[in-house]
Amino acid sequence: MRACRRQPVPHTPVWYMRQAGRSLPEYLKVREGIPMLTSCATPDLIVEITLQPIRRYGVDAAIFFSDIVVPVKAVGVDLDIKPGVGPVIADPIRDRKGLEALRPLTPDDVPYVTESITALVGELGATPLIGFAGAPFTLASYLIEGGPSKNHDRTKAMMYGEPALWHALMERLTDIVLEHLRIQIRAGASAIQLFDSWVGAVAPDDYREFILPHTQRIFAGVAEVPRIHFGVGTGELLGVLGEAGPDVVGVDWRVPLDEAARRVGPGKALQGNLDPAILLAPWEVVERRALDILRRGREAEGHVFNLGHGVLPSTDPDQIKRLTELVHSF
Ligand SMILES: Cc1c2[nH]c(c1CCC(=O)O)Cc1[nH]c(c(CCC(=O)O)c1C)Cc1[nH]c(c(CCC(=O)O)c1C)Cc1[nH]c(c(C)c1CCC(=O)O)C2
Repeated sequence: MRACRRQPVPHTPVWYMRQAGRSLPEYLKVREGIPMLTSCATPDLIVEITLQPIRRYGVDAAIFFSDIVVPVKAVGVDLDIKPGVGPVIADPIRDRKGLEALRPLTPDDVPYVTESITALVGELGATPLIGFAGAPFTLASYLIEGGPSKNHDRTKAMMYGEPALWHALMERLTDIVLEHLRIQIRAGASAIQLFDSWVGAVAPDDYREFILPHTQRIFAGVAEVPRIHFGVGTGELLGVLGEAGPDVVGVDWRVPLDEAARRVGPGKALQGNLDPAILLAPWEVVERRALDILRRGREAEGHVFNLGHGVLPSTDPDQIKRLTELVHSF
């Protein structure tokens, strides 16, 4: 929390995107036979899975176990998370009529979120819980394409070709995302991260026109907690991601943190940015790369160590444990 606020810290804090999940045997065990979206609606499982990486690694924050599509599902959109694929939408949203599927979210739609966060905050004690949501662009991509997409063609076709419809869709998603984040904060989340994983597909001027007004509204609406803004492939967008109003800009592995600090400018902390694939290399390689990131991170006004994207399922948990100890000893 102090690093997010650019205050002095005893050591660089560390957590990992997707720290809970398939790289952990204890995760695979409790998830056996239970579909992803069922686990995301079951408080006992949410609490257990969220705590697993805290017990194993001693990381400095927990991230709420859920998925970016949970609030969209909760307002009634027919979707599923297919193993090895990701979110798949039964009736993709491509016109005005489709927007009606996106009614506003209320706390009663996600009672399991409030219940599990309340329980988690008690269990975690001094360790902060990070709440999260998918950003409107990344959610829109899943909803318009109907599933994962390489180039986001239909999404961009709507953005460029039907700007009024695009902004109407973004408005509705922004309302859902903002309420979902507020529900998590009211239940006790200490910080939030907005995942705009696929926004790196967009040029900076288009980000300003088609996305920025919406992400600005989200960050302005949750100003009571530290806010992290993350996307993949965002080297050219780092400045404008900061303009959206977060306290921390997440950086993938493509831009070194000292350069990222220049691109983001003053008044922000950074989060990142070890390539998750480096954890598949021998420890000596991980150590050398992590130390380089920690040194470059000193150029930022605050640094939260993380990967540049989520933990890969084939990662050896012992590598993550050693990495956490290294970051804490730096
Ligand atoms: C794009 C995105 C999604 N979901 C999410 C994003 C943004 C982050 C990113 O860029 O990775 C966010 C997310 N999804 C999950 C979390 C949990 C918290 C964490 O530990 O980080 C978070 C923060 C659990 C999950 N979400 C998912 C899993 C795997 C499902 C399983 O274990 O059966 C987990 C642990 C499923 C999911 N959900 C999604 C994808 C692409 C997948 C992977 C599909 C697959 O490879 O099987 C959509």
